[in-house]
Amino acid sequence: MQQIIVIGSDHAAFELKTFLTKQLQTSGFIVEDVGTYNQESVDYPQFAQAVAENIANARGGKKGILLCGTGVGMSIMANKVKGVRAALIHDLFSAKLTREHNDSNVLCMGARVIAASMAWEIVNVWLSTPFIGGKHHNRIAFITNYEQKNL
Ligand SMILES: O=C(CO)[C@H](O)[C@H](O)COP(=O)(O)O
Repeated sequence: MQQIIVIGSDHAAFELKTFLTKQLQTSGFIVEDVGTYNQESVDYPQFAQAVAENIANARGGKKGILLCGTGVGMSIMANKVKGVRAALIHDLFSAKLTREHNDSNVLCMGARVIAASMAWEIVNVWLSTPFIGGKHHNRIAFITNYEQKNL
C-alpha cells in the first residue's frame, strides 16, 4: 500500500516543499499538500496546524513533513496538537534516532538551514526507519499520558 505524506510549508520553504513533493511522488508516495502554494509571505502556524491535525486524526496512518525558514516555528506549533510528536531535524543521525526512539510522526526542517539535497536524504532516512519499541514504549506512554491529562 502506498504511504501517505502530508506536507506543508510557509513562503520561506515553498521551493523546498515543491522539490520534496516531486521527489516523494517520484518515489511512489501519495503527497497531500496543505500549502502554502506560492512565495507570498504567510504565517507558518496555520500550516503547522493543518498538517499536525491531519496526522493526529490519521492515528498512525500517515506521516507529516513541515518546512519553514528554520523549522523551529513549525515544530513549536505542531507539538501543541495532541498525538503529534514533531521532530526538528537537520542531520542524518537524528533523523534515524527520532524514528527509532521517539516514534516521531512529523518531520520539521528549515529551508534556510540545510540544502535541498540534505533535506531529501533526511526524509529518506526518516521514512525508512522503524520505531524500535522496547523501553521507548514507556517513554512515549509518559508523553501520551501527559497529553491525556493536561491538554
Ligand atoms: O523560520 C520560520 C519560523 O520558524 C519562518 O519561516 C520565518 O520566521 C519567516 O521569516 P520571514 O517572514 O522574515 O521570511
